Amino acid sequence: MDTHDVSNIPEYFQYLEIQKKNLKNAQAVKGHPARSQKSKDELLMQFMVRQMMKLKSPTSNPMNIRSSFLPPAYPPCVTSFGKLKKIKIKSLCLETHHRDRYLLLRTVTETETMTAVMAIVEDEDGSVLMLQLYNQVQELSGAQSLKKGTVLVVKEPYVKVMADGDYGIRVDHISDIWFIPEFDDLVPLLWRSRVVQDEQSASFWKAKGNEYFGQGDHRSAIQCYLKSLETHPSPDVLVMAQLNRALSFLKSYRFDAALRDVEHILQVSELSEKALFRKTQALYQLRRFKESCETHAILAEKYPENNMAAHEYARASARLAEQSSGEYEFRKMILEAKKRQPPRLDRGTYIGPVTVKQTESHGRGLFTTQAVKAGDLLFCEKAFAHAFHDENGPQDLSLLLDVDMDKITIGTQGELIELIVQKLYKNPSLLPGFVDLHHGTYKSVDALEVDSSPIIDTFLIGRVILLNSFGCPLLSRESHMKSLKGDDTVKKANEQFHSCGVWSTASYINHSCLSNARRSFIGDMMIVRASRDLSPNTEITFWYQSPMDLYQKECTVNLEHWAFKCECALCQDARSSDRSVLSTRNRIIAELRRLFESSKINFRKIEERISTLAGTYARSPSEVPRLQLHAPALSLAAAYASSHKHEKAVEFGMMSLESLGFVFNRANTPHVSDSPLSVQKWGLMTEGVVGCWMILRSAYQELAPTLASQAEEHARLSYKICVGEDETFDQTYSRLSNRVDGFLTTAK
Ligand SMILES: C[S@@+](CC[C@H](N)C(=O)[O-])C[C@H]1O[C@@H](n2cnc3c(N)ncnc32)[C@H](O)[C@@H]1O
Repeated sequence: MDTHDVSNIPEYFQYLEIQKKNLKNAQAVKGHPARSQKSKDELLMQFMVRQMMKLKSPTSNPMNIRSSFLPPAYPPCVTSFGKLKKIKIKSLCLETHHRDRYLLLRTVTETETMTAVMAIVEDEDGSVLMLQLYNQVQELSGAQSLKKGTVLVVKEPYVKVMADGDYGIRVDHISDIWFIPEFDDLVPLLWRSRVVQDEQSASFWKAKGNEYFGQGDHRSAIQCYLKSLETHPSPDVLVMAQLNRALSFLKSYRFDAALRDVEHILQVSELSEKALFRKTQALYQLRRFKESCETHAILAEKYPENNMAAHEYARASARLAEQSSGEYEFRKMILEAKKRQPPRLDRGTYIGPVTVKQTESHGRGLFTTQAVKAGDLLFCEKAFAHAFHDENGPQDLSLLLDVDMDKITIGTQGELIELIVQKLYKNPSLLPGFVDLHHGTYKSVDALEVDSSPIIDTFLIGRVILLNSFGCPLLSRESHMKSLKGDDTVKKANEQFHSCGVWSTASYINHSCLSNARRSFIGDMMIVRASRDLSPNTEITFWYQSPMDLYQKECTVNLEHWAFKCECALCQDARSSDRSVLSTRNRIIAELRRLFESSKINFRKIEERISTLAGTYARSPSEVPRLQLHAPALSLAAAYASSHKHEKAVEFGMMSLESLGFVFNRANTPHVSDSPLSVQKWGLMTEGVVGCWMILRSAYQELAPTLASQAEEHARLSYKICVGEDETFDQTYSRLSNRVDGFLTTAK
């Protein structure tokens, strides 16, 4: 939703065609031996030359577009390691998944990172091949990058013909790879360095773990602490090794494992200060704020002098308060989102009066549990994962090519896959909730775990992202302000964001062009508010794709990507309308555009054309909104307001809102001051609605002043629905603005 999809643009489509052709050509050599035509020395030399070239000319082009490619899906290994048989490089075949086999390898070069982490590896025979590890770029960087001589196991290896014609082992599923410490029994003697002795004590391994920890190499530290725990440690060493391992787990975002370690310690030493503190941290990171606070309470009682814990207790309590009250300091969040890169906000998720239920015809959906008013907060959700692209920064953009789905997106989708793959692998407690999200017809493996480790199907995650991710701006308020500046390219950019994320609760919301809710963003928080009054048990819907612009092109929204057709009244009406009616409307719209652009506005003619346009609609706008009428009526209201023709401004302002489906208490229109300006039914919420209410406000100021403040309240409410909050309304709109719609062009 709102991602930058370029699947139908020939310039990009050709990349997908090339990939498909390469895949087809590769099938011709399927089953052939995967022996490289190059000697070991040649492969090593070629790898080193490439690394040197990269060092010399790092990519500095600010608009450089890198491409990554999601190959045809294949399942991850679900077989227990004990049942896999070792295979050597010489027996590998091209374009083949070697099921029930594993490779034992060692890196013979440092790594090179492009869209994958790459290194030349050898097996025990000394045969070599290129290894490409996908979804590990961040993980295998810095202190954790793979050193030359790292031993690893690749389960059910897949050998492919790479873009340059060479052969390589491609690992897409991170659960198919194990990094083996050099002291592990699997490592052949030949590959062990002399300094490593198997006979060392638990204290030795604990100290070694501490050494790695100090270097920031948490993976190696964890391996050493495990070895310490397996080497009959004394009770003291056991507790220390486990506490230290818990800290290493925390540092490497493995919160499930950290929690397991500290729980173990707390079983024997119920009030261990460090164990309690680390437990609060693991629970916090797993967003289990209530349990984190409960543990903090024990810690605070026993160790009141622990200032750091007291500070963290306050933080966890703040999250818990947000989670239960839905009260947020939105202005502060906006400032934080602008300052942080990436804009990940430390806030709790509030799930308001909504619940997931089965719908009659379109899977699960999100429903209200009680009556809500337009503008009410339905939920405010922290992203499960969020990949950020700074639209003003030099960061490269990525093209993600998905051959199974014929999809090409520009943005951060590839990065989002990696983030989620890593998050789930490290925290398998989150796996069931994530894989429950809609994934269309994709069939994954049944198992979630093998050998006590999670199984992560990268392609399942890719599909969930394809069907559930949202493109998002840094701030919806900024998008709103840009759209008011009226530039068409900005408008387009507003619907195609390069940052994206997954928000689990929002993923259960189905599409309707006649949406009754709107989403907005502050950094990685999504805010969803009702855009009209809703009775209990109403299905909440929002736009996957906005129908506003599409109707000008005479077509219904394109939801092919999600494999359904919208059956809302708008789409049904568009499908059943005579094409001649649609082209008449387009002709009138073009005429109106010309009339508005002329140096002297011909009000009479514009009114006449608007009336003809209104006459092309058969059904009432409350049943089928008249999307094409909204903009011209609003422009005319603005023009009348500029000419101080207040009654006319009210008439056409009202028409503009009514064309979106708003229903008013007609008794008080255009301007009876002593009855309230009541909205009987809210219509579709577009950015222009805020300004329309402000035009009405200024006209009523002259005609019926008591209605002016009511119109302004409606403007404020509409703004809140569009951008998520109204704390910034007064710095964005003002009755003192020099624009009739009240928008402050200088707003920051
Ligand atoms: C993000 S999911 C929404 C939740 C989904 N219904 C579920 O059961 O998890 C998107 C999928 O929901 C279904 N869907 C959403 N809106 C729909 C609509 N208006 N009509 C039919 N199916 C719809 C489609 O299958 C679509 O691919």
